[in-house]
Amino acid sequence: MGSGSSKQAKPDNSMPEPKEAKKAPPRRRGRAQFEEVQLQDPNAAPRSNGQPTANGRATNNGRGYTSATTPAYQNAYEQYRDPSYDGYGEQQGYSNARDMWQRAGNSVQQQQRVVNALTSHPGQDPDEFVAMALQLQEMGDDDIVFETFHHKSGKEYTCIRQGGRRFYLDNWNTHEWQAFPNHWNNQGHFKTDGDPLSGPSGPSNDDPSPRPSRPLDVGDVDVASGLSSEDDRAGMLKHPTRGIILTYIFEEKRNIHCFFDDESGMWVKLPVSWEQHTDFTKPLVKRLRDNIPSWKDKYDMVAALRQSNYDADDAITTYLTIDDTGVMDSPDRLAGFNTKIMKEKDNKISSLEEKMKKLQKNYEKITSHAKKLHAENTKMKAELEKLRESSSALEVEVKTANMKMAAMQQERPKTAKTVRMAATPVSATNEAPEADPSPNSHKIDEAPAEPAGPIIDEETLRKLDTTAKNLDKSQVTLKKEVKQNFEVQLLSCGGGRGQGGVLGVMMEGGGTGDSRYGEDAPASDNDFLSDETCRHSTNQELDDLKILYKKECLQRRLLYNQLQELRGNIRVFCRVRYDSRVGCYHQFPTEQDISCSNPAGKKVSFQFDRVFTPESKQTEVFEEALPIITSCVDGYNVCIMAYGQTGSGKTYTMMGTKEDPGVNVRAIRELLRICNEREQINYTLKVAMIEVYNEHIQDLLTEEQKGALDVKMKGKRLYLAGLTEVVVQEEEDITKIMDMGDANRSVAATNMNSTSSRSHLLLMLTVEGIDKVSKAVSFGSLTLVDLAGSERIAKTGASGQTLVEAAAINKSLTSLGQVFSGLRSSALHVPYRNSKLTHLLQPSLGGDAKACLFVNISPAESNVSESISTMQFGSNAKQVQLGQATKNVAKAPKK
Ligand SMILES: Nc1ncnc2c1ncn2[C@@H]1O[C@H](COP(=O)(O)OP(=O)(O)OP(=O)(O)O)[C@@H](O)[C@H]1O
Repeated sequence: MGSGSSKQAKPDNSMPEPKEAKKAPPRRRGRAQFEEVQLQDPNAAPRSNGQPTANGRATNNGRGYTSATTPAYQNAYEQYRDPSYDGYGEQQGYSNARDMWQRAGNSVQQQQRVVNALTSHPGQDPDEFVAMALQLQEMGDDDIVFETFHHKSGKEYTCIRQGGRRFYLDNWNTHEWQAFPNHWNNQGHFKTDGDPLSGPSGPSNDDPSPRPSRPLDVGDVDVASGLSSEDDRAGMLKHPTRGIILTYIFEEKRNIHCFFDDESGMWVKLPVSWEQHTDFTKPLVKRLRDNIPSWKDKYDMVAALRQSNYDADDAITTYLTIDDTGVMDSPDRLAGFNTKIMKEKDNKISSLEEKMKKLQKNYEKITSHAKKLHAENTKMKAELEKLRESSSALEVEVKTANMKMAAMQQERPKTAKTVRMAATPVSATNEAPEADPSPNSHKIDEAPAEPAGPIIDEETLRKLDTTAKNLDKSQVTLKKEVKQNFEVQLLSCGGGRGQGGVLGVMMEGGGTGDSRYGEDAPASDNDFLSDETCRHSTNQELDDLKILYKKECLQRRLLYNQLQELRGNIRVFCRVRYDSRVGCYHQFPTEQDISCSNPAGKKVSFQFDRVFTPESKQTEVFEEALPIITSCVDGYNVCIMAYGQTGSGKTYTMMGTKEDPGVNVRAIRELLRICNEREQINYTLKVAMIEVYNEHIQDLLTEEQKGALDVKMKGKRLYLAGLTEVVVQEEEDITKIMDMGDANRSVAATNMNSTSSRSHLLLMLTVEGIDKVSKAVSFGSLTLVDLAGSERIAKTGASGQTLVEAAAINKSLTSLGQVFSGLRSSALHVPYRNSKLTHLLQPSLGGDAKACLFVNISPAESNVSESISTMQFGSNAKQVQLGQATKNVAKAPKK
């Protein structure tokens, strides 16, 4: 604790006016000037003894000093920093209590005691409290002493002591004054309220009316200096309006600088604005200023000293400590004490700002890069989406292709070629024809519309055709060259066997195939090579030519077989009958297409291997069928059928007229010619003719009444027991056979065609060949079928016997359609035996046979429904995939 200065200090006229002076309440009397005084004359004024006088003025504790001021000074000089100021109770509504107490004749000091007591017990009703105190006061002569009893339990009781009696206010229970129990005296201690001289303890920080720990007396004060000689905390202050004021620093937990207020007769906490001028505080403030030049606020300094118990070092330390927190921050101070720190901070800030700039740049770069990436990402996503779509489309295509392939594989017959080419449906390209309710309709209605077999696309077929034709041409050219060469050779040799002799041998001798194509090499070419005159000069050239020729033939034959296989071993041709009476209702866009309008007016189109118009000649028709026909010579089972409604030209196509024969006669002729051509093989050509009428098989080449023939099995081959077979050796035989068959054929009249055949006519040819050298046996068959009319029963108006015939025809044709369906779907069971017709045709319609179907239609519009039905039948048959045809060739029996 700093010692109070005893030296005289000059008045500080430069001291600024207190801040709150401007805000002073109305009672303020103007601007006050402090003057620090040194009391010169201790007797100049009587000192109050601290006891209230009758007029309410307090003395200065009997030391001759008194305040000349009124309580109004407080309003003028109270500082906002002085927490102890409470307005002496007036502000808490205790003025009424003070007045009551004053009217009772109590002194100002006593009045203040009442107010203090009320302040200590804010829950009390002031009027009631004062009334109770007055009652007690009347009970005795002694002054009332207000006390607070602090019970060890922590409770506080307001007490009143008068004389030897003590009462306490039972705040906790009855809320009335009660006699103080004696045994409580040892359970707590008393604190006298409002009496600075009687309390066991001094003022506390919380007590708005601080009290000295012990009463001062005159002897305690150095009158000359105004301070106590024994206690340097005692001092004086000359107030501009109140004069000399006695001060004292009370020491409790913390020292409190108080002054003695004559008005109240109490020690009151000294306002900060006063305190800074006291001798005790002044040097401390100076010390703070010297140590901390930037600390210029004296009020802060005094406050800091108070908080530091008037220890300047503590105040400085406190200041510097607070400085770190910035509570007392100011630019000057910072400049003085914290320059280094500030510089460091500035440096830090600069460094951070630099970092911030760098980060900002990086951020901008990253943002820019991110934008680019985002744009690229968007682009990539779009591309990815496109790729996904493409991929999906491809997947769908692949699936579709796989499904098609699987379907094709399933429908492929067991014996079908492994290598297939791109399939193009050669079928009806439009919707199915109108429904046919007639039971005599022979459509293959169970069959699906899709193509089933290895159908070659038309482009490939055309190319192959072109190649074959070119080969034909080159062959013809070659033949000519050979012929010319030989002629030249013969001439140069001086003659020979004559023109054509060599060629005749070469071109006609021993070929096993179609003579048009010269399939085989000449069998007896040594004939001309034996000519001694020519041999020497031509031998080598002839050998070369022979090799070349054979090579050409072989190549052509291979190509032809390939073409045939690719085309399918069942070929379907459509032929429109010629009728001079009506025009042709159908259109022919190409050689393979035919179209017309159905009765509903809708256009329907069909596609076949070839379409023959009404103007087509018999030779053209035969030319198309010839390759299949001739293959029977090579050991194949071949079947040619004509299907169509009555009067559509079936018989004309198959049989024709004597002047212009059809396929049957031409086929026999051709086979006969081929058989005769091939001298290397001994062929036997046999012909049989039967009629299937009402499911009965009739032999037409005999006049015997054999009855119906039975179909029987002989090994794997069918045969008809008792069937008449006629060997054909020359063309005249053919005519005889046909005439006989015609004569025996049953013909029933119908409304539409009086000569219409009501039965199926089958011309069955067998070709058996034995190789002269190898003795190998080959067996081929050609079945030529003129089917009965397929027209509807209702339309023809059949009845009675004719109706029975029609039913039988319907049954057999329906069975034929079912056989085609079975073959098309590669069914495990093909219902050949559903009818006599199909049973007989089984060898020719099996998986390893070759077939050709003519669908004959009428040119007339009136027959268009029937024509469409017929074309649909043919279209379905076109989708049948017969297996790869196989030769019926057996090795020669061992001798
Ligand atoms: N392309 C044609 N050119 C000239 N005349 C033809 C042609 N096609 C058929 N004809 C004639 O039409 C008539 C009927 O023909 P065809 O007998 O061949 O019919 P169909 O279908 O066999 O009848 P059905 O089923 O009753 O036997 C015959 O007189 C025949 O000469």
